[in-house]
Amino acid sequence: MKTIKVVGAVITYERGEILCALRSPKMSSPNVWEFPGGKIEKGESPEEALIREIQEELGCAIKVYEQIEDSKFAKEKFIINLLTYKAEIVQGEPRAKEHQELKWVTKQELSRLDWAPADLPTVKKIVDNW
Ligand SMILES: Nc1nc2c([nH]c(=O)n2[C@H]2C[C@H](O)[C@@H](COP(=O)(O)OP(=O)(O)OP(=O)(O)O)O2)c(=O)[nH]1
Ligand SMILES: [Mg+2]
Repeated sequence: MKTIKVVGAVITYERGEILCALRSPKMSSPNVWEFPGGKIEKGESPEEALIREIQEELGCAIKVYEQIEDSKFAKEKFIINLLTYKAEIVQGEPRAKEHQELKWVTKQELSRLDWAPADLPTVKKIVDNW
């Protein structure tokens, strides 16, 4: 089965809150929460892909820090390989250009959202270790 490499940004605000994004009904895998980001394109590093995707989807510039998780989840037709990274906004304010909703949540509230399955290892790591 084909593996799709996807990057997701765990954007924090003054260490307290984490930016979560709800996939819209028009997107694939609709109506679940995710870390904003998308597919790595040919020739891009994960960091480059993440900076590009966040600019496209949220209209702001980020700085990418360390990797948090590297998880795989098998869908019907392909495997999602999700790489998540810590990130911070360095310019602009996030606006939902493609998502249905954006929300800042505390670590405690994270596990109450209905996450895309590939994101659960990242969520667990944040809840257990931060
Ligand atoms: N961005 C993102 N995608 C995720 C996460 N978890 C997860 O299973 N996915 C899946 C949903 C999609 O099948 C795939 C990435 O899709 P995407 O729609 O964000 O890709 P993209 O931004 O490049 O958009 P497009 O070119 O496909 O329209 O990975 C996550 O936390 N963030
Ligand atoms: Mg995306």
